Order: sequence, then C-alpha cells, then structure tokens
Amino acid sequence: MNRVLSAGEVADLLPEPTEADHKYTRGTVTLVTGSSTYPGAGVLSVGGALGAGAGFVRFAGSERAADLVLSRFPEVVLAPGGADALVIGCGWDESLRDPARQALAEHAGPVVLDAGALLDRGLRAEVGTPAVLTPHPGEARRLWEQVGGGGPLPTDLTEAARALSGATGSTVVLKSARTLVATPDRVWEYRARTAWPGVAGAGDVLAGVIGSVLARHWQAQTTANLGDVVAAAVWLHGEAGAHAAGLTSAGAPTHPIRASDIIRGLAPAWQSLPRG
Ligand SMILES: NC(=O)C1=CN([C@@H]2O[C@H](COP(=O)(O)OP(=O)(O)OC[C@H]3O[C@@H](n4cnc5c(N)ncnc54)[C@H](O)[C@@H]3O)[C@@H](O)[C@H]2O)[C@@H](O)CC1
Ligand SMILES: Nc1ncnc2c1ncn2[C@@H]1O[C@H](COP(=O)(O)OP(=O)(O)O)[C@@H](O)[C@H]1O
Repeated sequence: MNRVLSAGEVADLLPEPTEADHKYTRGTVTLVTGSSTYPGAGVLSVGGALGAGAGFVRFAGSERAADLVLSRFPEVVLAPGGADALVIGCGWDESLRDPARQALAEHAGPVVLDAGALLDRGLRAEVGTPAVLTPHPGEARRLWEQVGGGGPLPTDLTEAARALSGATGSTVVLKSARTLVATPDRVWEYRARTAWPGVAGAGDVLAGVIGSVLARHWQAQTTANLGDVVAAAVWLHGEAGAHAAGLTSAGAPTHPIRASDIIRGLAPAWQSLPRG
C-alpha cells in the first residue's frame, strides 16, 4: 500500500525555524532553470524555492531569466556560491547544460532534475548524490525508453513510479492528479483535492519547493527518509494549489488559478500545518 502522509507527519518534516537559525542554516538552494527559451520557468521555480522556506536562493539560469527573476524576487542572489540543494531543468534548453555541469561539479548535496534535464543521460550520470527526478507522464514514458525498461511503461501509476525508480536508482516523483513518490523500495502518494493546479508552470513551482525542503534537511543533517521529505514537499505544493483555488474546506467553491498563484498558496498551506 502506498504511504499517505498525515498533516501531522508533514508538520514534523517541515519544522519552523528557531531562534538559532539564520539564512544559511535554513537551507540554501541554487536553481539552474529558466533558459532564454523558457525564462518564466526560472521565475516559477525560484518562487517555489523561496515560498517553501529556504533561507538563501541563488539563480544560475539564463541572463534573460535572471533579469525577470530579480525584478520579481530581489532577494535572489546571482553571484555563484555553494548550496545545500540544486534544482536543474525547469524551462530547459541546451544552453543550460554547461551551467548545470558546473554547478554539479562543485556540489555534494541532493539534486532535483526536472523537465529536459531529467532526460539528459550525461547530466544524470554526473549526479553523484541523491537525485530526485520529477517527470510528468510524457517525460516518464521517454525516461523509461531511455533506461531500456523493456516493454511499455506500466499504466498503473504506482507500478510506473516504482519501475522508474528501480531503473534509475533515483527518487522519482511521477506527477499528475495523483502524484507518486517512489524510492526503489517504497511508494508515497498525494491525491490532489482539486484539479485546478493542473496548469502550465505548476511543475516548475514544485521542483523549487522540493529543492527548498531537501536543502533544509541536508543542511540540518536530519535522519529523515528521503522519500518522506520529498513526499512532504509534494504535500505542501498540492495543498498550496488547493488554497490558491479557494478550497478552504471540503466542498468549498473553487476557481481557476495560474501557476504563480500556487506560490502564493504556499503560505496558507504552511499555516494549515498542525503545530505543538
Ligand atoms: N512559463 C514557462 O516558462 C513554462 C515553461 N515550461 C517548460 O517547457 C518545457 C517543455 O515542457 P512540456 O511539458 O510542455 O513539454 P514536453 O515536450 O516535455 O512534454 C509534452 C509531452 O508530454 C505529454 N504530457 C505532458 N503532461 C502530460 C500529462 N499530465 N499526462 C500525459 N501526457 C503528458 C504531452 O502529451 C506531450 O506529448 C519544459 O522545460 C518546462 O519546464 C512549462 O513548464 C510551462 C511553463
Ligand atoms: N488534474 C490535475 N489535478 C491536480 N494537479 C494536477 C493535475 N494535472 C497535473 N497536475 C499537477 O500539475 C503539475 C504539472 O507539472 P508539469 O506537467 O511538469 O507542468 P509544467 O512543466 O508546465 O510545470 C504537477 O505538479 C501535477 O501534479
């Protein structure tokens, strides 16, 4: 049976900062996202990282995206430097490969590979640390062909996520209305409470959220299971989408949203976590 995190379990996995914390202890994230072809994906992934609690966010995508990121989020740093977690690939084109390889060469922590980056064999091979791959069903099929899965990818989402994780040795986040997080030996599930978050850019926000939550755990050297940590990030993003769409309680009327609204939904989703 797939593991479903309770809100209480998510609260434990997403701790509030303490007095002793500062920008570096709360997790640092570098995003190599937002090519000049898809600069908006850089903005959305950065928004996800900032909204999920990281203390320090660096951006290493295209110049065009960097201008947009800074105009929207002046707290983001363009100067190079180390980070606890890397997010690579949202809004991918080939021009991001060199900055991605450079960031990976100097990196020891977890890496999120999204979009075109998760389908880049060379880049996958260069990730020496825990990798999290975040395919949508189309990317999942292409990834399966690449890793020589043999036969079609299982149509059952749980089996598909498990198979991809086994074949890649990575944590796989298979995204849809039901999002499955699979490690080679276990599967977690988050079922969206409304379908409105199924819009362009929502996955870019998710990649930033996952990177942010991973950075915090890596920096704090927690013993939490990687699948639990990623599943908590998926929960936060999913609930942010529900809040953004107006779903305050079961059956409440909802409305259309855009991916940017999910970033704004991260605060109420976080506030909804039971504390103490
Ligand atoms: N504002 C922006 O800059 C945005 C940039 N984006 C970027 O655009 C690039 C291309 O991404 P796309 O996903 O559009 O294109 P892809 O070429 O990666 O995937 C499209 C293919 O996947 C299939 N597919 C997608 N979602 C599916 C689902 N839920 N179920 C079944 N099949 C599905 C489609 O049928 C299609 O065949 C990525 O780098 C992405 O990050 C998108 O995230 C949209 C927003
Ligand atoms: N029907 C749906 N209901 C709720 N969420 C959905 C639905 N379809 C897709 N999503 C979510 O939207 C996001 C889409 O990600 P992705 O396909 O990578 O889009 P993009 O590349 O445009 O950001 C994922 O987080 C996925 O879980």
